[in-house]
Amino acid sequence: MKCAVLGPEGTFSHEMALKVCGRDIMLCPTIGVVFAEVASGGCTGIVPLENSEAGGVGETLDGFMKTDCHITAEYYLPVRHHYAAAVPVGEKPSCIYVHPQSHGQCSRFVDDLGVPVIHTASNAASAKAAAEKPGTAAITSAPAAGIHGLKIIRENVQNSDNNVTRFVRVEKGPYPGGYPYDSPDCRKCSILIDPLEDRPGLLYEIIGVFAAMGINLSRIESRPSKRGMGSYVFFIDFAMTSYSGDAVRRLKEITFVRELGCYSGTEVV
Ligand SMILES: O=C(O)C(=O)C[C@]1(C(=O)O)C=C[C@@H](O)C=C1
Repeated sequence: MKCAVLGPEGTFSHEMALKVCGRDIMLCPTIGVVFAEVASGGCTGIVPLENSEAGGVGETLDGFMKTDCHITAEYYLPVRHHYAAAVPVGEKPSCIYVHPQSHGQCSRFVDDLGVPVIHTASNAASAKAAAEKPGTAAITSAPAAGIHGLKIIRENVQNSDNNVTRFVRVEKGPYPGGYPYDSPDCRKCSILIDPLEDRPGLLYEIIGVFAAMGINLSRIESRPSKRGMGSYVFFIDFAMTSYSGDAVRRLKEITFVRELGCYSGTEVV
């Protein structure tokens, strides 16, 4: 089955897909288009969900809110960014092209450079833009620099040597449910909570369910519900234990819960 990812060639998403999907890859212009392709059927998708430095990937979180796609696997990719240009740019290029997520991951280098920043749709788009405009530079991946004939001026300009992006595989339709509690393949679960109403102590009650059942949360992230200021949904990841099914059932008595999926533990690729 085809695998949809953010393109063009040379993005980190493309690198991830080459490792886990083989060659049958559909390169999409945005992460929103990846979700639309998966939701319309006929392909799976690989999308970046969060980064160890820059946090959640908004477009991916929105993709889960706009479609009913679910998660079937997760993968971690060490991400290394490079400062590159097509022609010598001296001390300072006239501007630097950088993807917003990558900007967050390389903020120290970008700030120190102190030149105008132009945000792009992907790391590959950054390389392409710098190749087309002499005197400019890009923050990009090694494959994208190679594809567009850029020379790497400085390697590893990310803030942290431990920079890692967590990708998930998404599939069409709602999670079929019924966590396979007895399956050794199922180690981690993701849910999306939409409280719909705001009342004192609601988040405390939600977290309390996990605390009472001794279930470890590995991530909780709030995202605007888009219904207006001060209204949020919560993305929660938690460990699979023999109580995790009970926890989800209890949460559904308290608030609105959408099960996003249950999958094997982290694979580092
Ligand atoms: O632009 C790319 O290369 C992407 O694949 C996107 C993306 C992201 O949005 O998180 C993927 C991995 C890195 O964290 C930086 C950018």
